[in-house]
Amino acid sequence: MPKILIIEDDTAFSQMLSRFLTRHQFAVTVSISLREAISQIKTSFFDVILSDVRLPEGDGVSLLSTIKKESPRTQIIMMTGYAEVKTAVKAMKKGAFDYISKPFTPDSILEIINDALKNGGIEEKERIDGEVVKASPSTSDFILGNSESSITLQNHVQLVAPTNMSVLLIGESGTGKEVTARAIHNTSSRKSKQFVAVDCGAVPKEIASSEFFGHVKGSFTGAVEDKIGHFEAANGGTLFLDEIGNLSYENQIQLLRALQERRIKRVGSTQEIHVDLRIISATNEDLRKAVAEGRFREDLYHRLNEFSIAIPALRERGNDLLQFAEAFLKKANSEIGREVVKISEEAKTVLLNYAWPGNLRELKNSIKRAVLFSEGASLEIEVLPEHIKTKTKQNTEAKDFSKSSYEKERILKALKQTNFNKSKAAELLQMTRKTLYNKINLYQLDV
Ligand SMILES: Nc1ncnc2c1ncn2[C@@H]1O[C@H](COP(=O)(O)OP(=O)(O)OP(=O)(O)O)[C@@H](O)[C@H]1O
Repeated sequence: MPKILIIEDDTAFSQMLSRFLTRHQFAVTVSISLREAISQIKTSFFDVILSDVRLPEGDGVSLLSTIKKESPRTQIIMMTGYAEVKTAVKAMKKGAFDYISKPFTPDSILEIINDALKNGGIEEKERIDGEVVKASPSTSDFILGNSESSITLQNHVQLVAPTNMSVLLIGESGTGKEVTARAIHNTSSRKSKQFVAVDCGAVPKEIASSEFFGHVKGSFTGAVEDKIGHFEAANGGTLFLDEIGNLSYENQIQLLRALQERRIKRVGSTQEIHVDLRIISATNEDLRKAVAEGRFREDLYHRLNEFSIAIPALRERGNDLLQFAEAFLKKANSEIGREVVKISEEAKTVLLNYAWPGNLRELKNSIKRAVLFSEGASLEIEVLPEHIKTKTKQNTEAKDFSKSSYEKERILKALKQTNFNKSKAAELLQMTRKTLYNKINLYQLDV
C-alpha cells in the first residue's frame, strides 16, 4: 500500500484529505508541523509527501532539500493557495514533482498522486497489496487523431480489442503505449474486470515470482502475510507488461510457463490456481534484435506477439499534434486553475517544427509548464521551453531518436550536464526517471 505523508497545519483539511486517501487505499500519516514532518521522514519511508507551502514554522519548500537527502525516491507534491504559484514554481525547480492549487477536486489530487507514484517507479493504479484496486477505465481523455498513422493505430486497436489475442505494443517512450493498452482493455469484453499494469523493469529479479504469482505467509523472510500476485489480480481481465524487454531471462521462463499452462502457484504453496487473462505487453526496443542476441526468449516473444501494433512517434502524427496540445492545455488549466484559452499561431508553428523525442509525454509536460508561466489568456511563444524553439526538426536532422546510438549519446550528455543527477537528467530528457533507469540498463551505461 503506497505511503503518503500529509504536512498540513489546517487540521480539519488534513483530516478530510487523510480520510479520503485512506478510502482510496493509501497508508496515510499526518504531520502538523515541519519539525514533526522531519522526524517522520527520518524514521519512515513515504512514497509521496503532500506538503502545504505555508506552514507556521516556515515555508514547505525549505523541506525539499531535507527530503531529497533523506529519501531521494520520495515524490513531493506542494499544496498551494492561488497566490502562491511563484513559490510552487520555485519548489518545482528545487525538485518537487508537481504542485496543486487549493481548493482541489478529489479526482485531481488522485491523478497527481498517481502520476507521482509512476514517476517514482511505483505502479500505483492497480497496486496489489493484499487487495486489488480496480483500474478506472479513463478513456474520456483519449484522443484519436486524424492523421494517417493515428487512423491506422485506431483501426488496429478496434480490430484486435474484441479478440483474446496477445498484443505487443512497440513504440518510443512517451508515445502512449500504456494508454493504448488501456484502450484495448476498455473496448474488450474484459472491460469490467481488472486492468493490471506492471513495469517489468521495476520488478527486482529476486522477488519477481512473488510479484507475479504471489506468496503465502512465511514462505520467505519478509513474507509476513499472504499476498496475491499480478496474475491473480488480473484474473478475468488484462495484464499489461510494460518494458517487457527488461525481464530477466530467468523470469522470462517463469512467465512463459505460466502463460502456457494458464495455471500458477503462489510462492510457498502447492495449490494450483487457474488464471484466465489477456496479455498486452509493450516495448521500446527491437525485441527481435534482443531475440537474435539471445537476451529474449524466442518462444516467449511469439507468445506475446500474436498481434503487434506500432505506436507512432508524435512527429509522425502530423497536425494531430495541435489536437493533443489543445487537449493538454485544457487539462493543464483545470489542474492548475488557469484559464489559458488558446495557443497563439506563432507558438503553434514552434510546436509543429519541433521533433518531440519524448513524444506525447514531453508535449504534455511542456504545455503544462507553459500554462504555468502564461500570464494572459493565450499561450505565447515566450513561455515555451527554449530548446523547443531552437531545436527544430530541420536542425535535429535525420537524427532519429529511436536510433539507439543517438539516444545513448543524448542520455550521456544530459547526465553529464546535470552532474549525473538522474532526476534532473530525466527532467532534461523529458522522460520519467523510470524510463531513464531502464535506458541506463539497456545501454549498460556505467553511471
Ligand atoms: N491518445 C492519447 N490521448 C491523450 N493522451 C495521451 C494519448 N496517448 C498518450 N497520452 C498521454 O501521453 C503520456 C504518455 O503516455 P503513456 O504513459 O501511455 O506512454 P508510454 O509509451 O507507455 O510511455 P513509456 O514508454 O515511457 O512507459 C501520458 O500522460 C498519456 O496520458
